[in-house]
Amino acid sequence: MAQINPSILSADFARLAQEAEAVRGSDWLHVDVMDNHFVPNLTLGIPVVESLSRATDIPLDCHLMIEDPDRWAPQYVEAGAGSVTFHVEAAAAPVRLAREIRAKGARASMALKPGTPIEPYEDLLPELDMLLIMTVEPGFGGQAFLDIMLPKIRRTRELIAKHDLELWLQVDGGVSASTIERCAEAGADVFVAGSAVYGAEDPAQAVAGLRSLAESASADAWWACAH
Ligand SMILES: O=C(CO)[C@@H](O)[C@H](O)COP(=O)(O)O
Ligand SMILES: [Fe+2]
Repeated sequence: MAQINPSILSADFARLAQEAEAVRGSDWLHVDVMDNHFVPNLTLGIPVVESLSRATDIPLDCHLMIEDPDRWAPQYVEAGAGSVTFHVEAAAAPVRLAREIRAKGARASMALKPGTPIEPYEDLLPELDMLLIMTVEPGFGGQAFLDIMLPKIRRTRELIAKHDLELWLQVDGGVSASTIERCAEAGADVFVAGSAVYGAEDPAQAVAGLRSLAESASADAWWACAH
């Protein structure tokens, strides 16, 4: 079952509660936290996540593009996030951090920038509930999808199958009606979409359209059949 997570980075930050309501029926709401150090952009932090988690029933999928996630990520669980993603490039102790996020009651997820390979992290996968493969350089919405990431998605799906893991594989960046099928065929099952959802006239309909494209593309894929 394909999951579509609208990214509020492309929403109106002054109307976040209504923007969450506009994508009712989504699996998760993707919240991009940027600190202007790990990435050259600044968005929102713990107080906004706390308020948003009270304002919507949709669980929050917090993508932390910040330095020192070892210190901050657990606080996002306390703020109400149902899933917390840290970047492996920024984490000092990724296994310890994943365990701490899980122990606090959220799903633990790790992200890889486009230039970061998956292979060195094969042994770490059982510690995670989700792996995020960035399909743009993190920092901004509305960028073009990097199709050179497709082999990495495929390779990661093979590793998930090899170890027989219940690990969600998320893609983030440039996901739209023209790219989502390739991601699904390659092995992704969780799709973040910012501009493709909030740039649409009817965001809820855009979510439904993306979900149906992803589901039909993955229906015959080897990895979905084997699962
Ligand atoms: O993490 C990020 C950007 O760094 C994303 O979550 C973007 O918000 C995705 O936006 P689109 O590429 O879908 O417009
Ligand atoms: Fe993101």
